[in-house]
Amino acid sequence: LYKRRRHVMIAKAGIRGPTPLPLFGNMLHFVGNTTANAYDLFDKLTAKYGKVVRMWMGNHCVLFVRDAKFFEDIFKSQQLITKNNLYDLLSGWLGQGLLLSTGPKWFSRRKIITPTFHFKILEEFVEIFDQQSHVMVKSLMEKADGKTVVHMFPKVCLMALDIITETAMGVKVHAQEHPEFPYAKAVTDTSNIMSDRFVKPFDRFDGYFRIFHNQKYHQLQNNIKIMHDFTDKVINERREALQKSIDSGTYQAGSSVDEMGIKKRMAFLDVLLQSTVGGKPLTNKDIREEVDTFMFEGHDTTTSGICFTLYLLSRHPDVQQKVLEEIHSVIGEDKEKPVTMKDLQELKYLDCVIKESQRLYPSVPTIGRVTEQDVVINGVTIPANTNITLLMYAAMKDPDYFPKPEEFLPERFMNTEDKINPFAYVPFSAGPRNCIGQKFAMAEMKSTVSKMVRHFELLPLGEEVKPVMNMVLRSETDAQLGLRVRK
Ligand code: HEM
Repeated sequence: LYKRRRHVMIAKAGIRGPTPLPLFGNMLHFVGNTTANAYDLFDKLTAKYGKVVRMWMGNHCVLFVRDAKFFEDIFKSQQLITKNNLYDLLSGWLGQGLLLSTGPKWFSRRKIITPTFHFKILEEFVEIFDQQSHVMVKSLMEKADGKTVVHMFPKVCLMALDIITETAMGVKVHAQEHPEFPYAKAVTDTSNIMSDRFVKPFDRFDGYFRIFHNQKYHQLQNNIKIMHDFTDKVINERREALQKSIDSGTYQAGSSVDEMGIKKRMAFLDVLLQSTVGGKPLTNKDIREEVDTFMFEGHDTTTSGICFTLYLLSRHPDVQQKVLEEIHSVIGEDKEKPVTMKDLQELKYLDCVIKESQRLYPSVPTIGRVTEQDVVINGVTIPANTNITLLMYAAMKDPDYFPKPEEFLPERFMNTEDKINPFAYVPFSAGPRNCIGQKFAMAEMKSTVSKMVRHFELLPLGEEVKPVMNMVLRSETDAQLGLRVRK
């Protein structure tokens, strides 16, 4: 009866989809499909049924949406903030951190975490972006002969991991020099296992995964333990240091000092240690959930963004040349000069390049919500307990909003921001549940991409990218390009 009610309401709303079979619904549509060709499947469904398509996965009603008008109501809503069950995969690692939590818990966490991303704190991280991208550039020199095909994802991933560990926890793990370091390996391994499970619907069920991939299941549990133990250890150490500075009278709210009372750069973790909810400090578990969430959200996403941008630049030498000219005019021709936040802000064309790259290859291609009660979206009533998958990658190629949608045209973002519909261009989502790390991510991507362009000419070598619609966008063929050292 309950299913029937939802069926009738969706039909009344004028939302259509393929005819469901008893019991299975439309699940058979997904058999034989991978996330690599999911794009084609959704394109075909849209051509037939429109920008909002209804599917039944057994008893679950799922709407696949690529309509910016629909997006607007979802993103603006204070009610539609609960994530759907696809995110459950992450809960063993991230607990109920900001990404996964909902209701009052999410609201209070969001309130205390927002100041963590204050401009003043981000400004101090630019030095870390610069140092770690320098390590990557040095390690790429031996491949920069103009002939070798370089696969960028593994290199960039370790660099992004070094950056996020130092900014989130204030510790260096030297993942680029020592990728086998247990914590670094556990993070990269876990991200890979999660991506793999995301692609295979049956593997998403814990019971199934445990029986049919027992070794991987144990590897995952072991990784989670390594990551939790490491985060706990760092939290304890930094809490002790904070207590010592309070005891010795050197403590100043909003700053971090070492044993000698010397002011240090604040890591996200330090800010969280000093935060309180209702007058009470956050527990170690609360802090761990948030730090682990930054670790997950803050390295795979930027890796993807940096890799696809470098790839696009290698295939568009005219755009690359403009980026180089802008770098020379803002930072100068000395390749070793460290960049500042002010420099990064002045790299306006590079900003457009990264925005356009996120439009074509969004690091987070889809997001999911579930309705907890009947809600009106875009003038129609959607019943409670409906899963909504927002196909952001598709909406950002909608010709109604983006002329010549398949072309890489950074200029579309030049001085035209007010003309681009903010609910059609949503790589960082929008509204109350948008990406809290957006400014951090843009600064990291600009710093790294500009560093690469200053040192290397990026060449169109190797295979083309084949995007895979994982939780975070990847490419079946990696991001391949060639490098030539600039004189
Ligand atoms: C290119 C880089 C990035 C992109 C495209 C991106 C995109 C997104 C998107 C689309 C969401 C919404 C997810 C959803 O509703 O399911 C999100 C949420 C979030 N992001 Fe990012 N992100 C990026 C980098 C980062 C970084 C560097 C951090 C942290 C250092 C971060 C932290 C978060 C957190 C904590 C949330 C959850 C916010 C909440 O629910 O209140 N992200 N991000």
